[in-house]
Amino acid sequence: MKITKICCIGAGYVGGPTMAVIAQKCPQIQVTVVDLNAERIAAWNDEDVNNIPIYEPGLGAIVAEARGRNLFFSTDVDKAIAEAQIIFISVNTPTKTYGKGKGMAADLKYIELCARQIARVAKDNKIVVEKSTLPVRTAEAIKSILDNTGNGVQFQILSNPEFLAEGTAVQDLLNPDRILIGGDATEEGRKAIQALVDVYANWVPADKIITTNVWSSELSKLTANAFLAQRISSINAMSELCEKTGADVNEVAKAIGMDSRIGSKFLKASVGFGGSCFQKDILNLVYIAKSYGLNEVADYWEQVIIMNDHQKRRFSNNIVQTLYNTVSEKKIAFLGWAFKKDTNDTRESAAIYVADDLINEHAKIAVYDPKVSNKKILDDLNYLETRTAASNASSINSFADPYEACQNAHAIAVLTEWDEFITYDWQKIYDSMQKPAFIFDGRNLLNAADLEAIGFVYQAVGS
Ligand SMILES: NC(=O)C1=CN([C@@H]2O[C@H](COP(=O)(O)OP(=O)(O)OC[C@H]3O[C@@H](n4cnc5c(N)ncnc54)[C@H](O)[C@@H]3O)[C@@H](O)[C@H]2O)C=CC1
Ligand SMILES: O=C(O)[C@H]1O[C@H](OP(=O)(O)OP(=O)(O)OC[C@H]2O[C@@H](n3ccc(=O)[nH]c3=O)[C@H](O)[C@@H]2O)[C@H](O)[C@@H](O)[C@@H]1O
Repeated sequence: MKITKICCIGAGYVGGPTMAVIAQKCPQIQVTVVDLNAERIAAWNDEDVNNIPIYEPGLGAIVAEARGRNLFFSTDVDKAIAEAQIIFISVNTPTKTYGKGKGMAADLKYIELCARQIARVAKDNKIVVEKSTLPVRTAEAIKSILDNTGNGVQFQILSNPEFLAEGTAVQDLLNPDRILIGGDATEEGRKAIQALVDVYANWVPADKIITTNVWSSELSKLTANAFLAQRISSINAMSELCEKTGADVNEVAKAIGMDSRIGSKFLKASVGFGGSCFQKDILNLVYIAKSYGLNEVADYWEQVIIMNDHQKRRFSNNIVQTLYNTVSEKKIAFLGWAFKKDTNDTRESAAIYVADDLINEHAKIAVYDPKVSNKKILDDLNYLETRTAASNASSINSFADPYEACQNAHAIAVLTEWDEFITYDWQKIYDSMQKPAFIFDGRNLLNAADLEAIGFVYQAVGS
């Protein structure tokens, strides 16, 4: 089957970059990304690619190259569905905030809406691709909705989870470790799989494109995120033991990471992992395991989240304790608010929870993040509903200049590992701060010896 038109529902952190790369690498295919959010689509269409809604290194150049040629962003969902041979569903699948499975299960209402819209609009056969991260066996539900339209249209459902990480999305998409495609073992299923394989084969080597059954593919995505998050919780658990014993977690990570069976990546101790997916996907995994009565399996994975919550809380407790058991009315400067460097995404960022804890202790927080706005910071805090919006607004403020954020502060907390923090004039910052001047480095980013030589009291995670 020759693919000439692709549609992607959802112009977010996954749909936008993924489709931009497909469009760049497959100029023969027309790629249309659609979303209900008109503001977001307008931003994707902004003449100045610096204003596209997602900050990812290298993304602006790819959008500039493909947009208007074979990459389009639109709010006309029906038209894009009707025209496309392949429809990617890349909408959000957040943790449910209501009803059965509240706080654990994935909320599939947006997925179901997409399925119903495709069922309503499609007039010819379609390949529907699950790009969103979904509970295992979701394809069954999608198929049931699509097959009950009664208009004779044939649908093939594929699972093609996305493994990109934010901040490195473009590189991850251009050089993926693997592309995973799950589909039915029927002849029609195999044809659909091949059609999608052929799209990726435009730039991904054949040996990196693997195909499985649908359930393995769906579950592999949750498994990958669970394993990655588990490594962080494992090293963070060791960081606490290091602090008690005089071991240094960076040295421990290096020593174990040189064992080729363990590997060196994802062993960086931190204030705790954030991001929209690790917590959501593990909670979903826990919920699925419980729903099959697999309580030991559920408990095992839930511990990854428990450890992560502990690590965030431990970080804020330590700040309070070190500042003589009170941060009331003290200015604490936050360097970084995003959940990791090189992204403007703040979802589930550890910074939000650390700020919330410190505001409970009546601290005044001054934030500097190169890519996050004051409005976003306030929205993130208000979302927790710990206190009124007015109270949050009077407790936290953001600055466009890091030196101003740190001026007169009692302490600095490093919450995101932005490279620029390393190059600051730390003597100048020290001179402007209250004494003793504390730094709590939640990312083990800065040079301890240099800062201590200036006069800072410096504390890292796990040493
Ligand atoms: N953010 C990431 O780095 C990764 C996310 N994922 C998964 O990809 C999925 C999407 O995640 P993000 O892109 O981060 O979410 P996002 O929230 O940035 O984007 C989702 C978009 O879908 C739109 N949408 C929702 N329902 C719609 C509908 N019925 N019709 C049209 N548009 C609709 C929303 O308006 C939103 O713009 C999730 O399942 C997530 O778990 C997977 C890998 C990486
Ligand atoms: O499904 C998803 O959404 C994605 O989730 C993660 O990607 P992402 O959350 O964008 O970023 P990561 O690099 O995994 O970082 C997640 C969090 O863990 C933290 N982290 C990461 C690595 C580490 O060693 N230590 C550590 O604390 C980061 O600072 C960040 O807060 C996975 O890495 C992607 O493969 C996956 O596609």
